[in-house]
Amino acid sequence: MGTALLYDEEMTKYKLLWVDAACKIEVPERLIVSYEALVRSGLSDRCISIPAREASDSEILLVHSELYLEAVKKTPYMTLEDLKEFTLQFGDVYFHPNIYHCAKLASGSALQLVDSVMTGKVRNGIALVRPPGHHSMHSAANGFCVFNNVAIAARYAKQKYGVKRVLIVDWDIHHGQGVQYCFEDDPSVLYFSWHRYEHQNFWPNLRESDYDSVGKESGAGFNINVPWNNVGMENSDYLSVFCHVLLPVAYEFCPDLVLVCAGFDSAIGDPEGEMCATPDIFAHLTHLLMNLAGGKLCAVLEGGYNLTSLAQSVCQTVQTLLGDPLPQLANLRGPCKSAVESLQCARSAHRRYWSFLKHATDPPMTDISTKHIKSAMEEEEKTEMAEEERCTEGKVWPEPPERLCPPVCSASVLPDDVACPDGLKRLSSSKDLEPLLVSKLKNRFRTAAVDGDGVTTFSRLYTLIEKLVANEIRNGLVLVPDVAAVMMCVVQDLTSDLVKRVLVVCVGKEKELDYVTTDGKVLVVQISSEDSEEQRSKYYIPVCLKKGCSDTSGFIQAVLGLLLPLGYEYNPDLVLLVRMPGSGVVDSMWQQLIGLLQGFAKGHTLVLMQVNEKACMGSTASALLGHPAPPLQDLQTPFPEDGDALERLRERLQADWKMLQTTS
Ligand SMILES: CC(O)(O)NCCCCNCCCN
Ligand SMILES: [Zn+2]
Repeated sequence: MGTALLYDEEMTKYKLLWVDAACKIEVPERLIVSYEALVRSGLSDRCISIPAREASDSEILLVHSELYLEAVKKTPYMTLEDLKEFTLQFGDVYFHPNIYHCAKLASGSALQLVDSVMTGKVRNGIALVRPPGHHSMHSAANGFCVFNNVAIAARYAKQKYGVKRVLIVDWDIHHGQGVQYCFEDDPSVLYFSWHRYEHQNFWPNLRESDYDSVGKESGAGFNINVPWNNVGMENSDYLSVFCHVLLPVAYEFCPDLVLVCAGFDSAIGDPEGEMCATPDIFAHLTHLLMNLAGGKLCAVLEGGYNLTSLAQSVCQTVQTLLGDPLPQLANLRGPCKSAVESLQCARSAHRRYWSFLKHATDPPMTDISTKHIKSAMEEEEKTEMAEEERCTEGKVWPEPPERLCPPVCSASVLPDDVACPDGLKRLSSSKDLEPLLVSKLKNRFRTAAVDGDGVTTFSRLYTLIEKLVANEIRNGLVLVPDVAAVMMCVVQDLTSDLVKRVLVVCVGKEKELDYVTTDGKVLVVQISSEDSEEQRSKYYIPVCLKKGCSDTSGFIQAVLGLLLPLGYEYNPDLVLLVRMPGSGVVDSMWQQLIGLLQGFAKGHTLVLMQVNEKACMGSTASALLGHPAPPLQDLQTPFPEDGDALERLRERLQADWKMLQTTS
């Protein structure tokens, strides 16, 4: 299934008609440059174009009052003076004779997107709209917003499609207070927002935007705010919050639909956000949400005021929605102190509501009252920072790298008597290995893995790895008689001169991996049921689950809170996913893991499985081909021992691996 793109140039036909410093950044060109960038890059042609439509009164009334709707209805007929007068009652927003029409198109576009996804016409999609929506409230326009497009879409999805749980992720740099007010007492809609806050010194300066607003009454726990109290946040900060706050809760919530308040003012160069995350971060943020809700994801444009970073960020988002390989994110060096504080506060505020956050530790007690009164030093520091940051217009960043689709998505190396799963391309051609390499393999392993037939397997395997590295193939599936033995060969002999860094993810354990690098060429993360007394180097990380890999709750927690952050920091060129025989890993978990690992190494994942497990080749192939993984249904509360062990592991490793930091 494809990706929907909604855009109608009618929504460019309103603008600010008077002088207002607060509103001058919200210009029609925002939509024009975004759409043109999609056209120029050929991405729009790869999307399924869905027409915009006007939201009806009843749809708008799902969120807004009749009083407000009737008032807005009058604006097309107002004189300039009346429009100015009418605008005065609201904050940081402006009206125009055509904005009512455009606001109905913006909300209607979001509803068209929901229809396309919920009816299975498309897998996911994006609506490029203006005016934005997430600040508008029951009876008020605010922050350039007139109708709350995403809030209306959430209510519409529940009403029309009986959607039980909706996740709204708001990565715009402003707090979508309109969305928070709409759903704060509603446990069926989980609202997550990060936003520039600076201890309530940034617009909209609301006390209720802080991390302690967790929702009300039955909605307690279903509102997550992560305030950024400094500017200059980077890719590491954003990914840390996804891995340690949003994703554990999102997986536990298990939504039927994901809506994204896709504001791109959180990107570098934006005058509002003054952050430093690069446009390619949105490729990863989108990817990390795409295995939820069976891939049903609707992104709706909110903010974004630097026309260059906005266009690039939109393209990065759409390319991921289309399933293209992800760009590698370089030098992620962990969250800054302020970000760690924010994510720790958010985690501890929600510890009581989410079993996946149960082991979150409390932030060091600072007297909350003094939080708002900054020390002179901090003020001084901020001014310096602000000084340096103020030149956001002067900010430069590299154009995101090309994300080329290899000609072959998934290849397989299988014993001749095993049928190739649908969609995979069997690799049979292979050049003979260097005699030196063959003898190395032979004298290293006398097991069946390397008899006459084995050498064929190895030469095919070597060829496959060469093609992965050359980006001729995206990923691969290999079936061998002896997984453990072949893994050693791959790690020691077949990759050494082909790749710089290999991330080995071992699911299950058969025996001690007697191969541990110290030079960092290989990072092994082994998830199994047994603890290993093994001396642990920085590059061999055993994760012990009380009930082993069959315990999906423990498994997904280890993946989200440990494997993902490690993988981002390590930034491998190849991922070797090894399924040890008898691991007991659940199929949906296995597919989720393959899906999430696609975020690394431009999607170059090599799955190594034992021939006697060929029954799960079908689901493995499906995940490798980019089909969304099935949701992890009714996750049990993780075992306390596992939660504790994971927390201890993070604490012990965070000195070496900064992305594991969750406590200041
Ligand atoms: C959709 C949105 O979240 O991007 N709206 C942002 C509104 C910002 C209002 N304040 C502007 C002050 C100008 N420096
Ligand atoms: Zn914004």
